[in-house]
Amino acid sequence: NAHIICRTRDFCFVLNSKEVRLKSSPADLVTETDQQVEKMLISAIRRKYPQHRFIGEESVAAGEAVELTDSPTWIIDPIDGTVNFVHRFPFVAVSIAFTVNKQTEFGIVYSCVEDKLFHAQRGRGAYLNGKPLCVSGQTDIHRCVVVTEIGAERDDLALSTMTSNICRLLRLPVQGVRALGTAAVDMCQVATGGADAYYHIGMHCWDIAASTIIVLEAGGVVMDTDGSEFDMMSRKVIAASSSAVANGIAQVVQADSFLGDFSRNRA
Ligand SMILES: O=P([O-])([O-])O[C@@H]1[C@H](O)[C@H](O)[C@@H](O)[C@H](O)[C@H]1O
Ligand SMILES: [Mg+2]
Ligand SMILES: [Mg+2]
Repeated sequence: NAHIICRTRDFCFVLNSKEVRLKSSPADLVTETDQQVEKMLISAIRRKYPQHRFIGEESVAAGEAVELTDSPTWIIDPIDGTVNFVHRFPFVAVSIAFTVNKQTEFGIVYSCVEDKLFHAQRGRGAYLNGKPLCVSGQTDIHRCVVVTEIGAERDDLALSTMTSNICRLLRLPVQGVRALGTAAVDMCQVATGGADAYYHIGMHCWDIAASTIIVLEAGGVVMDTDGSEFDMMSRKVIAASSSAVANGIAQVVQADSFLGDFSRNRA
């Protein structure tokens, strides 16, 4: 049983995971806690804002459509890093973003074990536990620490795409490649300046919606892995401390073969 106690100044709760089930692959896990946290968040928000829409990871896994419209929409990942949660690897987050007209208005990432609350509101900066965040400003790709994710896919094409992208970056060379096991917290490292860039192919909108605005408000840039404009639903992202670094990663990382059958965001 996974079991994590989360404490903040205001509340303390125990995350218990009694049952672990597989979703799309042997490394894509869900627990009762993922489902309960999502239900709790959606019902609390719905009570206050009955007209609002939701895109929640576990609701989508249960069959709901992934549809981002112009209506006010909450994008929720109840536990980002479920594999970490199950194994007690101490990086686990709750990620919540709010969009209107498909534009993100604010994002919150709570890294539970670290008790770090990241948040950003459009035009109002990004904060970690109330203190302003700023990206590193690094412009030289060779001096970068780059964060990425191994992902949950275990088929040959996905694995060779993922490993060859990491090899190409290491050959540049970059100074380090890291993976914490939660896309939301990974991406927040760019906002803190602790990492200079993050890229991911195959994640979903709920993994990165909140951390995208946190990086942008911390002065970072966000783009597609092919260098084009970022689209939250495309399942590809580069977040970086500068355009120079983001473009440097876009030149190296390849997604096409892998994303052939990915289409758009779906569970
Ligand atoms: O399933 P989940 O734990 O919410 O989210 C996963 C985490 O962000 C992981 O770091 C990433 O590699 C996977 O692609 C995501 O699916
Ligand atoms: Mg996730
Ligand atoms: Mg999740």
